Parts: sequence; C-alpha cells; structure tokens
Amino acid sequence: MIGGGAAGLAAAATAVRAGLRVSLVTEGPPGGDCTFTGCVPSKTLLDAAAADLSFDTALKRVRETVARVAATESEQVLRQQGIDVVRGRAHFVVPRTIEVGGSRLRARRVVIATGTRPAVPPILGVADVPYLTTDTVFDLDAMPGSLAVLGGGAVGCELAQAFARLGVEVTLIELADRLLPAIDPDASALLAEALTENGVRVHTGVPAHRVRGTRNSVAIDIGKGETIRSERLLVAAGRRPETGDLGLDVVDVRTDQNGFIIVDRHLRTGAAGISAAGDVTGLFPFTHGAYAMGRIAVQASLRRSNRPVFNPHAIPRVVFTDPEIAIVGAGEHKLDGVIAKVAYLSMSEVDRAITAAATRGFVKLIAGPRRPLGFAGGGRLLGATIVASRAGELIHEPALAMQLGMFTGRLAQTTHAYPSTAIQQAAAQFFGTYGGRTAYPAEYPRRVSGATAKFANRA
Ligand SMILES: Cc1cc2nc3c(=O)[nH]c(=O)nc-3n(C[C@H](O)[C@H](O)[C@H](O)COP(=O)(O)OP(=O)(O)OC[C@H]3O[C@@H](n4cnc5c(N)ncnc54)[C@H](O)[C@@H]3O)c2cc1C
Ligand SMILES: NC(=O)c1ccc[n+]([C@@H]2O[C@H](COP(=O)([O-])OP(=O)(O)OC[C@H]3O[C@@H](n4cnc5c(N)ncnc54)[C@H](O)[C@@H]3O)[C@@H](O)[C@H]2O)c1
Repeated sequence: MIGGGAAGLAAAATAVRAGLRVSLVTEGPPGGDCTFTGCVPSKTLLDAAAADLSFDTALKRVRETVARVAATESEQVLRQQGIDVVRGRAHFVVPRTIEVGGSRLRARRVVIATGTRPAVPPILGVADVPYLTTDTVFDLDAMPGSLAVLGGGAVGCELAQAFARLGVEVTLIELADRLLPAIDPDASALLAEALTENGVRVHTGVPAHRVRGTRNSVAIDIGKGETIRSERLLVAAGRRPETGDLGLDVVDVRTDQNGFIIVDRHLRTGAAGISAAGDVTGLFPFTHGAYAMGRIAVQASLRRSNRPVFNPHAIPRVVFTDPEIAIVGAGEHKLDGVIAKVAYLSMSEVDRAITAAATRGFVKLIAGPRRPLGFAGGGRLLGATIVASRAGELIHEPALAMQLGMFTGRLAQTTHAYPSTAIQQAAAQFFGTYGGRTAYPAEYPRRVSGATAKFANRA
C-alpha cells in the first residue's frame, strides 16, 4: 500500500486478514488527512466552539484528540497487527517495484492510496501571502482577530462557523452563487442563514481577483471595487491529487486531466496488479468512502470472479455545521428528467426539533418508481437531504433503505420513537396527506430552488 490514510489502512488491514504479507509505505504518519488535518481536528474544533470553549482551550482539545485517535493507528499498533510500516515518499521505478528512501520494494499487488493536498487557486498575489490551509490552520497558536476563508465548500463552511463561534471575525468568500454549490439549494440557503447568524460575513458569486498582504494582514479584491481585509487568510478551495511524482508513467497507470487516478468499478487501474483507492481516485472524497475503497481494492484484486464493486450510490455524507447537512443519493435539484416524487417536511413540524429549539431545517425524501409496481408501497428511495441539528444520525435510515432497495413505505410503517419521528413523518407523505403535506411530483425540467418554492406544501 502506498499511503497510510484511511484507504491505505483499510487496504492493509484487509490484506493482512486475507493472509498476505503487507507493507504500508507512507510519507506522513498513519492516519493521514482524516486524523491529522481533516475530520478529527475539524470535528473537535466544531464541538469545542459549540460548547463555548475559549480559543486556546479549543485548540488544546484539538491537539489532544488528534493524539488520542492517532494512538489507535500508530506504527506500533500496525506492526502488532502484522503490517510492516515503511516511512518515506515512494515512487514506481519499474512495474510492481517502488523505491522509498533509496530502498526498493517489490510486490505482486500494489494499492495506490496517496490521497490529496489542498489546492491553491491561481489568484494574483496569493503565493506571496502567508496563507493558511487545513495543513496548518489547526497549528495556530494564537487566535487571529479576523479570518478570511476562501471557498464555501465543506471545509470553508465548517471552519467558518467554528472560528466565528470562537470569537474570530470571519468573512467567507465563495466563487459559486451559493455555499456548498453541489447540494440542494434549499440546504445552501439555510446554511447561509445560520452562518450569518453566527456573525460570518458570507459573500457568494464573487471571484477573488487579487490578494495582497503580510503575515498579519491580507486584502482580497473581490471585484466591483470591493476589498475584504482580514488578519489571516484560510484557503479552502478544494484538493489536488498526490500523483505528480509517483512515476505513474513507468507503470502505465492513467490519470484524468486533474491528475486523479482512473480506475474501473473494481478499483483496478488497468496496469497489472495495481489498484487505487481513496481520495486519489476522485470518486468519493470522504473517509468512509476511502475505507470502503481500500477494502474493496484488495478484495477485488484477490478474486477471479464475484469481485466486489465500489458503488457510492447509497453512501451518505455529512457537513458537520450547525445545523448539520446530510445527504444520500440524488438531490431534488439534480433530478432532471427523472420520474420521482418529493416529500418535504419542515423541521418546525417535528417535535424533537421543537423541544430542542432547533427548528431550522427540513427533511426531503425522493422516491422513484419500483419495478413492476411503480409508486405502490411508496416506490423506492432515490435520495434524501436532511438539514437538522442531528442530520448526521438521521441520514443512516434513508441510506439503509437505499442500500436494500426497500419500499419507501417501510420507513412510514416503522414506528419511530417519539419525538424523533422526522423520517416517518416525511415518508408518510408518499401515501397521502400527512400534517397537511403530500409528496409532490419532481418538477422537470428543473426549476426548483428554495427562493422560488412553488409547491403549496413547501411553505
Ligand atoms: C478539514 C477536513 C475535514 C474533513 N472532514 C471529513 C469528515 O468529517 N468526514 C469525512 O468522511 N471526510 C472528511 N474529510 C475528508 C477525509 O479527510 C478524506 O476523504 C480522507 O482522509 C481520504 O483518505 P485517503 O486515505 O484517501 O487519503 P489521505 O488521508 O490523504 O492519505 C494519504 C496518505 O498518503 C501519503 N502519501 C502521499 N503521497 C505519498 C507517496 N508518494 N509515498 C508515500 N506516501 C504518500 C500521505 O502522507 C498520507 O498519509 C475532511 C477533509 C478535510 C481536509
Ligand atoms: N464533513 C465532511 O465530510 C467534510 C468536511 C470537510 C471537507 N471534506 C472533504 O474535503 C475535501 C476538501 O473540501 P473543500 O471544501 O476544500 O473542497 P470543495 O471542493 O468541496 O469546496 C471548495 C469550494 O471552493 C470554491 N472555490 C474554488 N476556487 C475558489 C476561488 N478562487 N474563490 C472562491 N471560492 C473558490 C468552490 O466553488 C467550492 O465551493 C472535499 O472532498 C470535502 O468533501 C469533507
């Protein structure tokens, strides 16, 4: 395995279980992005900020939590599991042979799991400013008075909220016309509302033209004569794959125009014995996706038939802001031409949200016909988007329904524990009017947006 992040660790554990001799070659410590610069520090910071901790205490908690998680997957722990850990940066020298730190390693099977690194957009002047990325932001030793965040994706939104709650003056700059541009526009709108309430100045649809500054002050020109001034700049504008110096040409592993490794559905690269897994494939850039891919890449490489397939259609993803945004499968805005029904439920009608005084949000369930019965039994679930304080827990029930291809009606038939009845209430709409709402036919060609909600039951 080349790379010791989630994908490499899962691949190594799977290979050991299959009785293979395993070397895990990794430049950074085992755990990768998720443990050191991704999920673990960012989720800890979000929770610490929500709990009103001071900046210093929050950052201390981040360091302690990272150390605690890292200890569960240390080199020593891996060696005890039978995985030989080699630290260093690897590249292919001939097919199935890699070089690391001057030594050569030969293997019948190789899984490339080298992940990604922060992308820095080509904005005039950016290279001359000491900007932060997720590789460095958790190492801050003093609270900046103000922070400009470039990019309103998951990283930008989560960290903007965390820093704002810790007392930092945050400005968020997103190129697209809304935050998290890939998700349901109604969810984007609610998140922008929540961040604004937290004190974040949200600018969408603005390109950053030029950046100027010094260590403790940046000025970002965003057009129409407007300039954002801030103490520090965090660049959170996406990721680039770590494939540039792997020697992939030596082994005929192909990459797409952005450098991500091209794989088939069994995660094979096309080069004999070489598979790829995790963020480096660009298929599903989340830790749980990386784990699934690492496992599947090894299992598929060991079998001649019945090879497992990586299919992300029922894998959920969550943005851990407050409210959380959880998604599985298709969003209403991406349904062009698909015959479907949408059940929309405002969280203001869910007693769990009312009792928690956290009613900003909604559940949207999308159902399509199930052959040969059409929409009988509620059809089958095509997707769900949930915006709620605990959306990250709620999403797994729709995910299971999708994974099993269940009748959506099963969600309505299952008695839920009061007052956590959001999914049951929403699914009931596929059978008739419930609480004044009925599932409506998906509109196509698409004209759906939160701002122009045209269906009476979405009021
Ligand atoms: C701030 C942030 C928050 C996130 N939060 C979440 C979240 O809440 N939930 C979620 O599911 N996902 C989250 N993610 C995404 C998640 O971190 C990644 O999807 C996951 O870490 C990918 O794992 P990986 O194994 O593919 O790659 P990585 O974790 O990047 O691991 C790659 C490893 O390969 C090593 N390497 C690279 N090149 C070489 C080489 N040539 N030779 C040897 N070793 C090499 C690196 O040192 C690294 O250890 C977050 C990401 C960020 C940045
Ligand atoms: N909770 C989670 O699961 C979680 C949390 C954080 C990150 N992640 C993952 O980590 C990866 C990186 O996240 P990310 O948010 O950096 O990437 P992203 O690609 O999700 O978002 C980057 C955002 O930056 C914007 N952008 C790009 N260039 C810009 C520019 N010049 N000016 C202003 N905006 C610009 C893009 O339009 C986009 O909205 C993603 O794969 C993400 O899924 C996951």
